Amino acid sequence: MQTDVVKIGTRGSALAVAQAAEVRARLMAAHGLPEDAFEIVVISTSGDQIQDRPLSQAGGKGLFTKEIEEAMLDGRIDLAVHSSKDMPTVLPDGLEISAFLEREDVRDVFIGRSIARLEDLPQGAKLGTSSLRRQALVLRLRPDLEVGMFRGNVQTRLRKLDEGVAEGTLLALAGLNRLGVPHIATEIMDPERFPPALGQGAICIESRIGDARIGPMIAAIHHPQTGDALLCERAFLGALDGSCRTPIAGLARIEGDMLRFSGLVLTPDGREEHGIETEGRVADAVRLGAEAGAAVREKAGTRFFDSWL
Ligand SMILES: NCc1[nH]cc(CCC(=O)O)c1CC(=O)O
Repeated sequence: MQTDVVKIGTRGSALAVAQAAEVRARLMAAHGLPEDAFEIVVISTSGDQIQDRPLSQAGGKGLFTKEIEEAMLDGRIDLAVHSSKDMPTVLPDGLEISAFLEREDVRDVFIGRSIARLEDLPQGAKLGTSSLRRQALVLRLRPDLEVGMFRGNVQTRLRKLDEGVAEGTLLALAGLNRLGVPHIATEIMDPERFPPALGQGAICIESRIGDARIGPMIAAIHHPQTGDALLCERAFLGALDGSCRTPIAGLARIEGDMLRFSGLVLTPDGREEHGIETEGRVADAVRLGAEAGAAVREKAGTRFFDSWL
């Protein structure tokens, strides 16, 4: 019956569509359903439409989720597939993150046009990125580089690199893996030296709270360990207000029933930073993340968060 088709909402970038297809494949496998039990519905978001300025100036994270969430609340789609790192910490009433898929590689990579390693770029070379976190982390290692805005989806950024707009760029390895092009990375960044975005590498599924048909269907593909790590990371982000205007990095790792978290906030020029390391039980993931966020906030002081806003 047509009305039974499960509608999966996603943004239209190649990466977003690949992620939606992965969720569909997992749901098919988990429930023995055919492909046509699902329909992938592409929704254009304001974040996709704004290409001329950094998203941090255009309103931040919700830009990639707003139209998709409206479609879900209207019943035009039944679930939405997102990159966790693009998700705001506060969701609209009636919606929840109902599952995380097992996390992919969390690391960033450098893609050099003719030079493989970030540290080998010549003095003052141009690097393209639109991520404040990557900008700050790059300038922290190489204050001489000229970091310029590099917007657009992964393909657009790679084209700009080809055209010589910059000598290099940074992207998430998880995205390259999902697009089938991990080999274009010329250097894999060590997460200790170049920590990822909170949530990087983890696909999440958002759905309507209390949806009796979709809820249990999604629960079957939830990866609990990723979920616990993300609870901690999102609590950290929430405690710091999670706005795109502050460069924030961090990662929760789980071994057995223990969780280790490290987090970092920086100024956009990479000159000032405040970090935190903590560990505890997985069952306390949210508290660990929230306390780490409060501790960093305390260390950095309000001046740090206000100085460039
Ligand atoms: N902001 C765009 C975005 N959101 C998620 C990913 C990569 C995939 C992931 O982290 O799961 C990317 C591209 C990138 O940063 O290279």
